[in-house]
Amino acid sequence: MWAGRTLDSLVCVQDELRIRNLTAGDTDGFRACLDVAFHETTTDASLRRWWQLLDLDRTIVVLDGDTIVATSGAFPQRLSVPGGELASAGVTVVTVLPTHRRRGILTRMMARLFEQAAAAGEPLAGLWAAEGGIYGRFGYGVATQVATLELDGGSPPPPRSQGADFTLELLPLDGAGPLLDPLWERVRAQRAGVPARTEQWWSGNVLSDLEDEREGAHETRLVVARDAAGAAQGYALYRARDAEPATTVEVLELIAPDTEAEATLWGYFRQIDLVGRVKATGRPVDDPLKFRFDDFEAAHVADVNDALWLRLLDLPAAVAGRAWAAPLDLVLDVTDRRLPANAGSWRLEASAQGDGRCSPTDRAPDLALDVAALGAAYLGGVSPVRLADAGRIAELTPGALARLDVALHTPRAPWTPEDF
Ligand SMILES: CC(=O)SCCNC(=O)CCNC(=O)[C@H](O)C(C)(C)COP(=O)(O)OP(=O)(O)OC[C@H]1O[C@@H](n2cnc3c(N)ncnc32)[C@H](O)[C@@H]1OP(=O)(O)O
Repeated sequence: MWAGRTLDSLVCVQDELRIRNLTAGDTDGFRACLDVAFHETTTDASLRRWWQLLDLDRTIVVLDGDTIVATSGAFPQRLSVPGGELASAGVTVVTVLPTHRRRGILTRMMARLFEQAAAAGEPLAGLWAAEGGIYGRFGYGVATQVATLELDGGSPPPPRSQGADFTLELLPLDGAGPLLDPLWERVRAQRAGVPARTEQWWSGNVLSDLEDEREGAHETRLVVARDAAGAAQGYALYRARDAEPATTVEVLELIAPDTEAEATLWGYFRQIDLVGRVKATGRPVDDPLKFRFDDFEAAHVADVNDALWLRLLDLPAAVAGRAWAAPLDLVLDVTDRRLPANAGSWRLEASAQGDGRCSPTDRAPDLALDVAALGAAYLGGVSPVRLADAGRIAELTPGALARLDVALHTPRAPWTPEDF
């Protein structure tokens, strides 16, 4: 049972636990905590990479005596939302040592994280969960999913790439961030759920290609599609992996806001010699690739996985921060056990121009739901009708669900192409 509840100390009747920000001297304890909790062996290079990415002011450790027994952190992110972007706490490196599990340490760290996010003016928090059972209780809902697509190599390119006037160029990873970032930004404008990347994120993470993080594959290659004027219109990062009877190519990232450039890049992967299979992970769930082929089985969805778990920390700011697809006037009865400021009856209004706002009301509710269901639906990737069918939303006024569904809709599915 917790006896002390200040920000800088956590006191339990059996142990004395302290919580504080990560410091430069914590490398060994931090690494040990990650290695034990995730059953891994972090190499020096990998630790250095993580360390450079982490914001020390947003990373906390919990100590039992001098031993770090828990860690958690947040990257200050700009997350694309329908019609724009919002500040979001990108929650990461959450660990509690097995010796200290189920004593409420994660619960306390999450409360601290919410406080820090509020202080930073972040209306959203997002994360990739290690296990599906952890984060629903903290108000997170699965807002995006990603697909793994597979296609045979050594075959003709997709028909739609014929006639496209693009050239392909293999470039070194080093220093490529400034060339690739504008393409990433254009995709962020097309799809919600994509965090912006800093120069540090490009060079120190996406393009770092540490050998001990390739899991036995060969080095990462970068191929860029340029239009007739020489402007980059798409790129792909990929690795070859030895396999029998022929090499597998793993497409780590294929980003092409221009559809013809995208077709050209897929054509590249279909036509590389000595390749048996092309496997693209982290694709949008509505990837157009399948529809490029007359043979609908030429590309198939091998897997679909949960990606971004989203938490609305500040309901009015989240409602005002996205564009709405249709006019709306509904009352939501929201449950939020962790952040009471979000709880209660809210009038949700959206104009024909797409502006949204939400204000407390005493009008009778049309829909009742937990904040986790709102997080799942917020980016437009999970229909409120589906959530209601799963018992996550109660429709109190007939037709309210369908109206909310239309107003949340986005033309393309939201997408979170990378794990953080
Ligand atoms: C964004 C990321 O970094 S995801 C990575 C998450 N980390 C890991 O999976 C590493 C291995 N696991 C761990 O480090 C820990 O077990 C954690 C972080 C998952 C949980 O930490 P704990 O301090 O044990 O959690 P805490 O005691 O606060 O539990 C809070 C509640 O969540 C529940 N809970 C905690 N972990 C899980 C889980 N994996 N599955 C289901 N329920 C869980 C607890 O039972 C408890 O429920 P209650 O409130 O009804 O009693």
